[in-house]
Amino acid sequence: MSEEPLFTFGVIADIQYADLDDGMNFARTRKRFYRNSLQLLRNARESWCGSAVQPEFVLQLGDVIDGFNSQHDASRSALDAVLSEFRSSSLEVHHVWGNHEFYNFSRQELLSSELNSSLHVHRRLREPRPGGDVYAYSFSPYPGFCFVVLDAYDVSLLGLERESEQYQRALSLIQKHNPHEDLNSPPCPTASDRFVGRFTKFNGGFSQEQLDWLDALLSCADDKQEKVTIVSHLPVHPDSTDPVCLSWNYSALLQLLHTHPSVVLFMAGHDHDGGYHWDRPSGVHHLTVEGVIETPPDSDAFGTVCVYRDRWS
Ligand SMILES: Nc1ncnc2c1ncn2[C@@H]1O[C@H](COP(=O)(O)OP(=O)(O)O)[C@@H](O)[C@H]1O
Repeated sequence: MSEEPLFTFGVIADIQYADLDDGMNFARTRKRFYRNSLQLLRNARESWCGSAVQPEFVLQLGDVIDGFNSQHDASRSALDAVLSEFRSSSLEVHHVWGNHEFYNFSRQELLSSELNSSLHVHRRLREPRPGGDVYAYSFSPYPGFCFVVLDAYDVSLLGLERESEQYQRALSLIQKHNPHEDLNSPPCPTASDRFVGRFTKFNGGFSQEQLDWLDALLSCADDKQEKVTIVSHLPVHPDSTDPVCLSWNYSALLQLLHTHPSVVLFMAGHDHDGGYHWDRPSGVHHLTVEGVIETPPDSDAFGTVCVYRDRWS
């Protein structure tokens, strides 16, 4: 097809860089290439920068460095290594926060760090933003198109002081569903909730405040007949991921997507195997992007999305 795209953007997920030898995932079914993930990021950056038309921006879908860094006192150096790679180009990067961000940094540290893209990307940021410590914002890279970065952990046990009210509220919620002492261990599916395995400490939920903000934002986008893409570290459609990776309150988010015709695409990371589902009733494409960390060194794991007026590829 000869028609030029309106714009393009890059996507990359679960880089989980650490200056460590290769290891395995928790279930010992997949190898993790901690050190080489930086090289795969470099390959992605070179491809984006070398393309005839540079992407307008890149979406980094969370877990940019691995939690193991904190045990080796290497959180800052690992983050510097990854951010230097991004910085060595003029690409505008939008960082999403995943569980591994919180294994390395507190929410307060993240809010004032370079991983808070809303502090650095002023050009096309939209107001209003949700209040408090919620890390969510929207931007418009091209007339008629809107992108929303969501905070998949603003209800969670991660990045908070145990004594805080937010932590205690999230603890009560997860304990209602997860009977295990180790809250990272997923509960078994039940007749009333096939996907109850999502109630683990490595997942989280969207606060009502964030959902209300998103609802208002999408109503506005519906009125303007915009096309909206939403990104979050955690997937929200059970058919686009291993259900153990779903957001705690994925159904509340899905309900919103069903009432707002402006939404065309929901992208997430977290499930390193990736996944895809087209939700026919809402028309929304749910894409879970494969993780860099479990991609062998002789391969690549990034995407370049070409956006046309009536489709994307
Ligand atoms: N089935 C499980 N039971 C107990 N702990 C788990 C389980 N799966 C993962 N974990 C723990 O949860 C944390 C996050 O797991 P990890 O596999 O690193 O997540 P991610 O998929 O985000 O890379 C790690 O501390 C890991 O040891």
